[in-house]
Amino acid sequence: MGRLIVVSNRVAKPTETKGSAGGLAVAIFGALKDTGGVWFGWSGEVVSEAVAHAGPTLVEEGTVTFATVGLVRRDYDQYYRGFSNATLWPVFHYRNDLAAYERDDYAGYRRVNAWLAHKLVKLLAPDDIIWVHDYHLIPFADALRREGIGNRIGFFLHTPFPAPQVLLNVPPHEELIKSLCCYDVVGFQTDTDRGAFHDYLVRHAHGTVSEQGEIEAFGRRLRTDVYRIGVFPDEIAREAERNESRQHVLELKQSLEGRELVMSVDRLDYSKGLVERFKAFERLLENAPQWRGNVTLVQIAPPTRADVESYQEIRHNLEYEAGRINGRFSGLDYTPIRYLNQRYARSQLMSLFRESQVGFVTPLRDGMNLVAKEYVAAQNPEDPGVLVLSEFAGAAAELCAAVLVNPHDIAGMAEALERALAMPLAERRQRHEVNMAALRKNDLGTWRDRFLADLRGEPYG
Ligand SMILES: O=P(O)(O)OC[C@H]1O[C@H](O[C@H]2O[C@H](CO)[C@@H](O)[C@H](O)[C@H]2O)[C@H](O)[C@@H](O)[C@@H]1O
Ligand SMILES: O=c1ccn([C@@H]2O[C@H](COP(=O)(O)OP(=O)(O)O)[C@@H](O)[C@H]2O)c(=O)[nH]1
Repeated sequence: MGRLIVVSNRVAKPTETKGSAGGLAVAIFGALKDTGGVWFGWSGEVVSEAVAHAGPTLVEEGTVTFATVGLVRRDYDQYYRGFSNATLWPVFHYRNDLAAYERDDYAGYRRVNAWLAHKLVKLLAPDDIIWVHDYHLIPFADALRREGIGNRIGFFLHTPFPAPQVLLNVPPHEELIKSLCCYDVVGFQTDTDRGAFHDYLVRHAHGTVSEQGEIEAFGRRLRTDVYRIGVFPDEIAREAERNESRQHVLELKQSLEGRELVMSVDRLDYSKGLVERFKAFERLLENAPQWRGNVTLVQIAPPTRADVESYQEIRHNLEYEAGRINGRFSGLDYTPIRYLNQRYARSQLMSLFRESQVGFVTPLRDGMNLVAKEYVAAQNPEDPGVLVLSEFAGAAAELCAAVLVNPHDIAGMAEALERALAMPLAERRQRHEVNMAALRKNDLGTWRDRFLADLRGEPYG
């Protein structure tokens, strides 16, 4: 069997593939180890021309090579900050109002894809299979094909794929989707995303799609399927239990003085619905006075993509809302919203989830939302908390025993919180059991192995 080559904009550090590190890195590293392979992408650093051109930097970990390159300032601005995160990210999350398009940024996006592909070519062998991740790298297979690479290449989109009418707002949509058709397998998080891609091909590209997802478009044949990304639920459960009495949990518990805890964790991104969520929590305190002084929302929100303008705005709005709501409902010994602008280790988060009565996960749009899955997995099955989840998170297709909400309906979310906080133990247990079964049925290993079997053209299982 040929080696596996994983390509993503962010590459896990070798240290992140061990123990309690992020599940995605652990799962991908596991697959890389099985066949030997390479994990290739951006180092996360902006560097000088000389350093960028000298790359990639190679770090060996057994049979796996981590190969990373730095980006020069102009490439970072046009490829990452510009076309990826100021055009594609908002449009793919149905926020055309926040999308900006610059022709030069798109040229930079294609140029960096071509440059990265050229760097990878030197590391490839003829029987390698190549698995590319996410919207930063849509033209990557096209660029490899132009370098004469005929290997099997697959693509997995972690974000939503927008309905064609929304996608048409990206001026070079046709060229972009034509490039996407250079892959052999294209994977999506949900049926809706896959359906939107098929719709685009049929309505706007004279493509044909068979019932099995075999596609002919732009003179290429490829296949699509839905591969819902998961977690390893039993590992998370063990980790959350193991850390139950660690210092950070005890400190939080003590500071709550018996109050109920609602937990939310998101990158500080406008797609996560944070402002609407704060307003829903305010509405709960407004409508249900018995909860004033008796429930605390802890929102962990590490900053992300802080040099993109729309991210500066969301941060500003959120700070305003937190201050306003806290000013309205705080007491001398009570602050309703604890808003923490910093990153916590994943292992710490899992034990905080276990300590809370409600997980409040309400993105306006989200490819999957792993936090929702982690929240369920981290619960004590004897006394589980309740997940309140947006119907627009990919995770809602599987976690059907969560309390589902529309994140635009502030009153509806406040009612859902009230219901979750008052939910009897028997109902909480039953919902938890159903959600846990869904997580076990489709864990992170299943996501990975199904995709790789399809890419290799082998039967799964
Ligand atoms: O690399 P950054 O710009 O700092 O952003 C972090 C990642 O955000 C996005 O995550 C997505 O993938 C998750 C796993 O499949 C999914 O649950 C979530 O819904 C997505 O938003 C982005 O797609 C990644 O490429 C970024 O690395
Ligand atoms: O302070 C933080 C915030 C988030 N996460 C992790 O980052 C991932 C976020 O993934 P998700 O799919 O929820 O959203 P994304 O940020 O990828 O859009 C989850 O594994 C979280 O546990 C973390 O380790 N520390």
